[in-house]
Amino acid sequence: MTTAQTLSEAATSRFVCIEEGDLALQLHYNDCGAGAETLVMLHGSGPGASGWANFNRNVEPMVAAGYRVILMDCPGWSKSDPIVCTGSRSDLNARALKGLLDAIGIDRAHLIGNSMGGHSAVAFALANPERVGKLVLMGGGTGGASPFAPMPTEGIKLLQGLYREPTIDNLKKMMNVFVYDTGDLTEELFQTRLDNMLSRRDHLENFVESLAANPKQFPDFGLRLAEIKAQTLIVWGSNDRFVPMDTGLRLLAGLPNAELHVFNRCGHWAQWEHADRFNRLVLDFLRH
Ligand SMILES: O=C(O)CCC(=O)/C=C/C=C(\O)C(=O)O
Repeated sequence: MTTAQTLSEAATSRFVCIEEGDLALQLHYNDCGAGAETLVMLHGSGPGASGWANFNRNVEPMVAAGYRVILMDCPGWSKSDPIVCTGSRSDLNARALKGLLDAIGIDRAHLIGNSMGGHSAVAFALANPERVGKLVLMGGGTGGASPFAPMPTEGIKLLQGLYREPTIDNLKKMMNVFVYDTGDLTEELFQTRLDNMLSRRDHLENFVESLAANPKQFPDFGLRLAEIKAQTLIVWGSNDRFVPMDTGLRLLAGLPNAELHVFNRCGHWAQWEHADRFNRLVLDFLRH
């Protein structure tokens, strides 16, 4: 068992083979802490992303508060198996999550999703409503066009460019649009992210192939949002240049039991840019 004192990526790293219908693959995840309630964190779709890379500022406070925290690396990211996705990636990730929860014996969990992770959490909640406690959707929750921002957004264009040409220059261009305050981006962070990306060129190539086969990897769940009864906290950065804030407003309009928190001076990574406030906000939401 890992406690808040012994948390590290290496100490919490686990692998599991899942079979979910015709989906059979090995997934990597981090299993942190112990507690009666489980919190699953789902990462975004950037090159080199992983559960640990996205949520390293959030795991420890949640574990310290008594939650078991599972970070799932989606198929096609980090140490999980490679995959080409020609359909809905949100639904693919949701199926992978169901396989993971079945394999490790978790009936019900709260879900925190970042960007693609938010889209995937909504797909999971639609398919498995009885297995969801509360939802936290951050910079994501549904695909679909923005009525206000030019699509694809500048952030998504840079993300796709980075997949096609994974260089340090392109990584810096993307990360500089990713966050509001670029002063927080260190050379160490860039290098770690570059190493993650380049260690799995198969993932990068598969993402490009997936996009060519199906440019709309994240479907619009707008018409089905009312089916989700779970209490939902939507979190957005007002300076998000990847998934614009009006997506958060669409989620608020569609999800009957939702509330929205907007951080000013915040880009696409609220859980990292405003980690302390974000952690307190989420813990308060989960407890009440
Ligand atoms: O295209 C979308 O709607 C989702 C984009 C997305 O998931 C981007 C996420 C990026 C990260 O969180 C990351 O690279 O860490």
